[in-house]
Amino acid sequence: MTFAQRASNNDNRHVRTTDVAVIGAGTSGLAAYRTARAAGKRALLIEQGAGGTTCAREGCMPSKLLIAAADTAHAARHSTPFGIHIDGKVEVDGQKVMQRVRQERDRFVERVLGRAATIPSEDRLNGHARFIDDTTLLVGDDITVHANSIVIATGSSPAVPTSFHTLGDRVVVNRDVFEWHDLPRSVAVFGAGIIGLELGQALSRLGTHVRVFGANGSIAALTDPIIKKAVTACFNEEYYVDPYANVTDMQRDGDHVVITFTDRQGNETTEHFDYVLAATGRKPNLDGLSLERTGLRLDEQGVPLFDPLTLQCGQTPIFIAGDANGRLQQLHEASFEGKVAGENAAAFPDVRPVQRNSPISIVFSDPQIAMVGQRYSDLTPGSFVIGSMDFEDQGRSRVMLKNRGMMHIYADKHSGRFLGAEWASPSAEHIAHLLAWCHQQSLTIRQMLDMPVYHPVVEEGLVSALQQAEAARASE
Ligand SMILES: Cc1cc2nc3c(=O)[nH]c(=O)nc-3n(C[C@H](O)[C@H](O)[C@H](O)COP(=O)(O)OP(=O)(O)OC[C@H]3O[C@@H](n4cnc5c(N)ncnc54)[C@H](O)[C@@H]3O)c2cc1C
Ligand SMILES: NC(=O)c1ccc[n+]([C@@H]2O[C@H](COP(=O)([O-])OP(=O)(O)OC[C@H]3O[C@@H](n4cnc5c(N)ncnc54)[C@H](O)[C@@H]3O)[C@@H](O)[C@H]2O)c1
Repeated sequence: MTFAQRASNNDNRHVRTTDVAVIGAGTSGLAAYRTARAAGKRALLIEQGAGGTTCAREGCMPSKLLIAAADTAHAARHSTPFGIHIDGKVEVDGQKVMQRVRQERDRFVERVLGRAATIPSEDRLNGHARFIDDTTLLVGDDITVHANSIVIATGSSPAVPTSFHTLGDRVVVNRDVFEWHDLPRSVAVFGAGIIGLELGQALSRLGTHVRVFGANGSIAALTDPIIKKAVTACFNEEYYVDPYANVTDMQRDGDHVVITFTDRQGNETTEHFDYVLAATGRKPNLDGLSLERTGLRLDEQGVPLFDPLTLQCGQTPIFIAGDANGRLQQLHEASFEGKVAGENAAAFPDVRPVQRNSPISIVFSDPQIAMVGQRYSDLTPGSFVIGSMDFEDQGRSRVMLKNRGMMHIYADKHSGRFLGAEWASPSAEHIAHLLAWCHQQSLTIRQMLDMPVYHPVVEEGLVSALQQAEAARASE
């Protein structure tokens, strides 16, 4: 049952009064609603679509399903060095691949909707919400909601460059990919960011011809120039990724897009692609909220100014959480911020700051890419040392033939405190958690080295990087 089917719009109560109104029943909005209710307040959850969350419908989960199929094909094609010969050709059945992606995706969505179905129907409204003033919303055409406080949890949408609009239905975004019934022959991916690399590599491993065109040298949101270079080289051993792409022309030609670009070797090249995948960033869903009717102060992108420790927008009774505030577009942050916004909206005007968790970011490519704590670009030059590790010769990584990647660990030169890390390596999703937990505990490199590490594991590569950082500090 979708959100709309369980909503209470059919009542003839055209004016509703509540303590907390939450706009958006995604991860963040659901957390905000539940926290406000747990605080003993009345709450209304307003959703304009079918619900089910971006994560489950068109984000985290379907992308990981596609990647899982792609990695299976890749492993089957690369078994020979282990002495394992697959009798016959490895065939990718595109229809079956996409069928599983859609089926499992639908299962995840159903589970989310099932949990949301436990919310009483009188606490739900279906329709597009917009502000009348700081404490009043109009939902759809005729329902007015008066609330003591309001949480904006409206998520984000792909930011597709306007120049792509002339390409019509040949331009796709993440949600379109997960609706495909077969794999295309070729896709030009624009954006060497997180979505571009995850989906680009997955499609390439599934047999689609892929070129990734990035901009301004940006790759996977990394900021350390040495790690960026290593990652670019690593991906280009497998498929084409140009973080400095020079695309000179892009035209629609029947069911194709013809792209002219200067390739990484400097040759002018023209190629036909079935689709252009716009993976060029995401912007908060704030258009259509009539924010101009509120007392909110907006930044130059039109996003309300807010306090990341309370999620409150200025001194207003309005809070903004999850992708909608454009700060950290990650599931765990959306959930955490929803909870904080719900708590503070329920307690308004007694708003309290929280301690934020250490930053952590993981790209589910192969090798995986991760960032923890402070980024290289945030650090003051001369104030820190770097411990580095090349995974080429890392024992366990070689055993698995996954010995690709490079890590940089940053430590404060004077205190030895672990500041952050950027890297690509096997098992980065697990190492990232170890590092984020150490960062949150404000541990020093010495304290981290005093903890147990088993043998043989990829984490021994992390130990080498930590030892190097400690040696670099000693020699300063
Ligand atoms: C392809 C892809 C892969 C991703 N992979 C990962 C990953 O692996 N790990 C990770 O941590 N993050 C990942 N993310 C990011 C993650 O999905 C988001 O950060 C998270 O889902 C945001 O949750 P949210 O609650 O802020 O927004 P949403 O879940 O988008 O919820 C917003 C809701 O608000 C509703 N809404 C909007 N405007 C209105 C309005 N005016 N009135 C009523 N309702 C409205 C929308 O319909 C929607 O249901 C991925 C994202 C994408 C696109
Ligand atoms: N594993 C994960 O946690 C995960 C996975 C997918 C998405 N997400 C979230 O979704 C958000 C959006 O992902 P995304 O990859 O779209 O954004 P992103 O900001 O990571 O990358 C966008 C990239 O597009 C490039 N770009 C912009 N305009 C361009 C153009 N015209 N031509 C070529 N390149 C262009 C930018 O330089 C940037 O590198 C991310 O911020 C991330 O937090 C997370």
